[in-house]
Amino acid sequence: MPSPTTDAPNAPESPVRIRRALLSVYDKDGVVPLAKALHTHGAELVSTGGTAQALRDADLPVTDVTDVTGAPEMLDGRVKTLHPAIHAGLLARRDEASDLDELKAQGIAPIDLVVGSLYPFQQARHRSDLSPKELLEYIDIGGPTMLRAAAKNYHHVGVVSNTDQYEEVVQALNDHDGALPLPLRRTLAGRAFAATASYDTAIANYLGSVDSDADDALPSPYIAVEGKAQDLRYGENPHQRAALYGTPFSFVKPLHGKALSYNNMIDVHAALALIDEFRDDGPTCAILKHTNPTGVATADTLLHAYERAFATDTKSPFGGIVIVNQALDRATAEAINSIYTEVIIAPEYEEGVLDLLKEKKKRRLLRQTGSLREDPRHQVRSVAGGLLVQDRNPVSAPLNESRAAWSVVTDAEPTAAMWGDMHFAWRVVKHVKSNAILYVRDGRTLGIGAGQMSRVDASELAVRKAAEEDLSLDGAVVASDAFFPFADGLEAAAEHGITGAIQPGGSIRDDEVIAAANAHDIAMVCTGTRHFCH
Ligand SMILES: NC(=O)c1ncn([C@@H]2O[C@H](COP(=O)(O)O)[C@@H](O)[C@H]2O)c1NC=O
Repeated sequence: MPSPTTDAPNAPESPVRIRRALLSVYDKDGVVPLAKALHTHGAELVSTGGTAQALRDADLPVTDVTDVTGAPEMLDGRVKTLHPAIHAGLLARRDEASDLDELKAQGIAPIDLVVGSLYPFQQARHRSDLSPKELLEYIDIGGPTMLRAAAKNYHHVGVVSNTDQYEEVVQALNDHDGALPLPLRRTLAGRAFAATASYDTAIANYLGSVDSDADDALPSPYIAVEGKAQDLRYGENPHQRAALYGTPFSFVKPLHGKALSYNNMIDVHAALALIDEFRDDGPTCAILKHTNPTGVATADTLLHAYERAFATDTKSPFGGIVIVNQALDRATAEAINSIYTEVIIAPEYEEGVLDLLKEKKKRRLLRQTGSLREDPRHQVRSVAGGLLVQDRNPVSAPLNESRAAWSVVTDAEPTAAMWGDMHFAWRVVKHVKSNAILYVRDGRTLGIGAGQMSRVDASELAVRKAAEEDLSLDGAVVASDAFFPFADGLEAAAEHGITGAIQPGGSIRDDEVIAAANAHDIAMVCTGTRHFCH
């Protein structure tokens, strides 16, 4: 390996004329027009079996790769382009006399452009009709090798790694009299390496997942190459650049309004995660602002659920996000429409509802098309110098299963209604930024204390917000995302008439907290699971 230099010496800055192009594509869509453009500009076309056939069918003259290599395609296509006649032709530096001499001595002609599309391993991976052995045959070896060779030698060679680049390349050939300019070659080279990196990641993740067990489920190293879904206008603030990667639109389909912003995407994710908890419940509505719920309720109708969720906090929902767990009907839509709601998400919209909601031009209307329950990806966040990767906090179990895992730690037992409220509160509090305290009665939130640095402050905030809305906490249950470190938090809640509490437990002062609950005849359940949300 030569010592590193910042750039190749005597790199040709001028466009590279394409005299000879190697086309070897799995996806034959659009390859004929590209090949025609190359042919028109005088390039010789070299191709592997299926691609050569497609070009011949379009009456284009083609040289078979086997005529270039002097060897047959072998091992059921495992070896086709893997040959010095191809790779020396791609990798020779046209400004190094010794490279050109070697080519001449071996009778090898340079190749100026590679057009490739790889065997579709990513799609094949999800096919249940393929055995692991059959799936191996979808791992393309020759294709990535070709793309990487051409990309490395971008000073002299062009590389096209996806059908969506054809138009741009044809345009450049037309504009430069059959040549490709250096900036485009460099861009295409970067895309080719991105394509092979993403391809290899899919293979590595597949092979890594075959034998992974619960103790070793996170791969080392963690590789997640996601394609760009779209550029965003800006990030968290207008001076920050941002883009969206991955497949977010397999979970929500935009139906109306401006493109989702960076902050919208974060809020949408929080809303999807919350409503997932209520997928199997009756009509449920959650209103969120800056990822925190301002109110959540389940009721006999969606309208009542919305009204009860809104009543928790009638100040904050303006410009917020509303998500529902069933088809959005007209009455509920009219109620939502009576204030400015920026984002609305529903699995379906009843007839006429979309027209009504579309009257507000800037509003974003989304259809929920997938559940986060089905997303196998880990949760990833960036930190200084790296990434934090964790399992998602799973969706809560139904009440009967949850009850079996939870313990009643007080003399008082929860009533059936309290069990329902505790289960409801526990599913909401895990989606409230820590420290989180939540009051619930009859399947609706009454007061939410979110994102406080002290649990006592969170508690006081929840109480204050309920009081501001004239909502009594009498007979409510309180939920805390982490244990009560002291009895004071619970005692303060008891003063407002709560009859139940749900929390993880596990404080060294649990005895004091339980004693306080017993003193106030509060039924307390410890879940053994903490739900910090940072
Ligand atoms: N083995 C090789 O030398 C080789 N060279 C190119 N390929 C792939 O063969 C495909 C094209 O084959 P065909 O033109 O026969 O349809 C492309 O997806 C290309 O990436 C190869 N196949 C697999 O590795």
